[in-house]
Amino acid sequence: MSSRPETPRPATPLLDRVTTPADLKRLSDDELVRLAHELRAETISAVSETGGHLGAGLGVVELTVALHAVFDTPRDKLIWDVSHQCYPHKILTGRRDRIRTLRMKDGLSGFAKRSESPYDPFGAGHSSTSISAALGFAMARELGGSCETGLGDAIAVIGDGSMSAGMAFEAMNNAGHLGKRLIVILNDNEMSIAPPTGALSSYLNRLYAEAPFHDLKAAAKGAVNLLPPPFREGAKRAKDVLKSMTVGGTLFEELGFSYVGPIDGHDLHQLLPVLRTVKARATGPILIHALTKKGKGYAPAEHSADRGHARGKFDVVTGEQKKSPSNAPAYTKVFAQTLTRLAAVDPRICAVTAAMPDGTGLDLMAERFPDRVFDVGIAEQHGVTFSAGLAAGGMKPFCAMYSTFLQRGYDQVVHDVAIQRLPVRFAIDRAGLVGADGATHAGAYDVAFMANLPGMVVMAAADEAELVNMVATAAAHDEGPIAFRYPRGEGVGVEMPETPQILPIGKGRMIRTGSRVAILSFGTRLSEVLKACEKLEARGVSPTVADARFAKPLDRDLILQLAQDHEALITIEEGAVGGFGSHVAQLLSDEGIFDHGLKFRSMVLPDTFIDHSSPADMYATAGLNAEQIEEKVLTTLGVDVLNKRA
Ligand SMILES: Cc1ncc(C[n+]2csc(CCOP(=O)(O)OP(=O)(O)O)c2C)c(N)n1
Ligand SMILES: CC(=O)[C@@H](O)[C@H](O)COP(=O)(O)O
Ligand SMILES: [Mg+2]
Repeated sequence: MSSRPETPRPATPLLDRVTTPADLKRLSDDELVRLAHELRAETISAVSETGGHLGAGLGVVELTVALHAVFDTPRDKLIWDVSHQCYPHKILTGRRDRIRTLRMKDGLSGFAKRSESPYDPFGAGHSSTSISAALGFAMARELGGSCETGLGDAIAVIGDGSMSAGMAFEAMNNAGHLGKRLIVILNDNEMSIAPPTGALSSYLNRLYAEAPFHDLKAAAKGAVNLLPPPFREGAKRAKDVLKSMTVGGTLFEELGFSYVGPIDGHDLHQLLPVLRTVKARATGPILIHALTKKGKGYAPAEHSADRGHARGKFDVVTGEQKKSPSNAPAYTKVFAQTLTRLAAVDPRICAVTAAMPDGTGLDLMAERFPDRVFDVGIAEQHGVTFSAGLAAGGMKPFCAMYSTFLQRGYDQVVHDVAIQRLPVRFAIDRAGLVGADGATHAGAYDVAFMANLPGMVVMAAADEAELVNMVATAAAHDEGPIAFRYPRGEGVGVEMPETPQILPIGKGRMIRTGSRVAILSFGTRLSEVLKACEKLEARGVSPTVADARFAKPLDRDLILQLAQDHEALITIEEGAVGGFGSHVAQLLSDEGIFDHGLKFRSMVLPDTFIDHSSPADMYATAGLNAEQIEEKVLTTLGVDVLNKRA
């Protein structure tokens, strides 16, 4: 399944002796230090062969070793926030033999996944959920709950970027109030995917500046009485532990946590005694502030602007990625370039991203208009309402989010944007299946949840030229909220419009005229539909094809005409049931069209979470590729599929 390595795999004599975390308990602290080196080398080697999230995992190698050496997983619940940093954890928890299948079909997930291992007590992919989940485990333990692996300590490891989200604070607020034993490790590498923005990041910097860990020995002198009560006794006895700790962090303390740190998250001789003391003595919620470096120990990652956040397959020696040549511009880039072009002539255009300036392409616009691009941090809920406020204040905000992350801000879309009919422009990137990130990142639901809302305009680009037109259409639409969706990856290579065209709201377009069956496509499945038509023509079936462009408002005239002129109507979209096809079905039902015998089929994503694989394979699993469209047409028309006879 994995490709052949070009660089010899690293020698890992100690790691070879580790099958489960229990094996770490037999190693001395010095051996654990050596093990960490081997684990780092193994992680780099594996990701060089598979691609995936690299920098975050390299930054938590020592933390991973220390946590598994000190705590008793899987009885103690180790919950990784986002869990993009969990590859070293997977290697130590019985999955080393499959680590080179990461993110591939039938291989290991790139994230923590309950169904994959008892050492993954809580799955993730989205950020800032770990403290809530850990608190749930902690309270279940207090209430006498049970699970197969038992219930011990609950430990959340959360990054500085993820800590800025409201959910993390909601959890700390609750944890401080409940006062039960709960361990939170704040893994502070001063990075999100991009450099973190916001006041919390500055606050964490100040904490570090006030008590940098290299001054801890001095700071610790006489600090016993400042330590939170559970630590005082232990610290008096264990001077070495005391030397690696200081106290501060008023924000966390005000929320009811004991605060320990900052400590050097790469120094096992600090991490191990601190964790052992916490394990032995903590009574209530405690936050350990560990300072780490994203990409640690791998120069090409450490020196890159994103500290090696995610990589395709790469050459271990040079860090160079193996990229396939591109045939067409990426949708994200087309969006960003068009928006930047429009922003140059319209000073009211501004844009909001929730910690994804690079992923949404808004870093391009920020280069030219830094004052009109806002990175609000991982805070989708705030990002949506902030956009609503900007719109109410007369600006033209483009709220650019991945479909999957916009889910977080849904109440804000309803309550703050739609009900108030505020003209927020939602640029919904990564719409549809995204491949290796799998189910947590699939953009499956946005059409359903956006098109349900009164007054919301919902568009999907069929290709990159259409996306240009939709960005312009959104910019021109001041009457209320409007959304346009586009997928991850490259366009189809169509000619780009010289001047963006403003599309008439609620009007689709005819692509080709045929007979008997009409296929009404919403979004980028159009290219697969056209491929299917070529094959169908060879079989004597000539479908009509239209691009709906809008799921809301629907092009009633077009749909009713197609229904009237054809024996069968098939809709297709890259979204879950409840989206475009459902709205078309509702219209046809309202108009009594079914009474006249129209054969109607709606091709949507299946009612299941599709595991990580290549996008092409995922679409095949979903039944949405050209061959499957061809088959759907034939079966709908009653053609014998095997013999392909009408
Ligand atoms: C709700 C949500 N929004 C955005 C993302 C995209 N994302 C994944 S990792 C990441 C950065 C996280 O930063 P941090 O928690 O500091 O972890 P680090 O990568 O620095 O270890 C972001 C923005 C996400 N996974 N979930
Ligand atoms: C872990 C996470 O949420 C992001 O890193 C995500 O994997 C980015 O996806 P893209 O590669 O599509 O930007
Ligand atoms: Mg970080």
